[in-house]
Amino acid sequence: MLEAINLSKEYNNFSALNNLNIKVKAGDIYCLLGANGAGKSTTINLFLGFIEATSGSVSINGLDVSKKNMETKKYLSYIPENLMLYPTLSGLENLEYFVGLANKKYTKAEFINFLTEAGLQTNAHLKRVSTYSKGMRQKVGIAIALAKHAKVLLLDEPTSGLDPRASNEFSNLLLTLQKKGVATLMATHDIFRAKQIATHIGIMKEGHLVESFKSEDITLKALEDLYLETIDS
Ligand SMILES: Nc1ncnc2c1ncn2[C@@H]1O[C@H](COP(=O)(O)OP(=O)(O)OP(=O)(O)O)[C@@H](O)[C@H]1O
Repeated sequence: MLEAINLSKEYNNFSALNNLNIKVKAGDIYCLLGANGAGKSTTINLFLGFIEATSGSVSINGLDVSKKNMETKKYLSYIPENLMLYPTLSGLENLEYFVGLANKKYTKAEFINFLTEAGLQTNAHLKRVSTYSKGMRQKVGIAIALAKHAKVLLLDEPTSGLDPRASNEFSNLLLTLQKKGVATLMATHDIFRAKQIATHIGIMKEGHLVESFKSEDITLKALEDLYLETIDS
């Protein structure tokens, strides 16, 4: 579903990402941990085709992002820390607009069902997004992923700034998408959430993926210790 092979990114001889190899399959939730500047966002941005790789390749659903950038967009949804939605439109209108860009057609009732499935309260569907909390905006992002039938979800610190309840709700929504076979790659600083929902965890440092393992193979305490050991070494 999502694959990076020998992927590197340099900025004027500075190595932001060095020879990354990673595979995220359908139903996997892969969490990338690492200190500020470790290369997590660079990785996500390369999958999104926002930036060009210096070397190596990145593919989504078997399609090389550098060659089929537009086509890969059909399969993916992206939720950053601050999801860009139109503030003067309602959640429902934003959903209709962004899903329309993906050429998917639904009735109003179906769009409303996606918002409901994403956990957005009914009384908020028709309100302007400018009145939404961050957690509510993230739910619109999940509704877009549901309606697009996204196969791949790219997340860059999506729970940063969410209160514990909203963060927990968001995690549960990711598990719902996982059950539908979505492959998720998430950059996060939240070790607890990573351990809670990830199938796989990677720890990055200075552009290198220095640790990669299955979440079930490590306890939260051991993960915390390994994380600190890794970034301090
Ligand atoms: N456009 C750019 N030009 C120069 N250097 C860049 C550019 N974008 C990123 N970098 C550098 O690449 C490195 C990796 O940055 P990246 O944003 O991927 O880190 P990150 O792990 O996502 O960090 P954070 O947790 O702070 O979001 C950093 O040293 C950063 O300063």
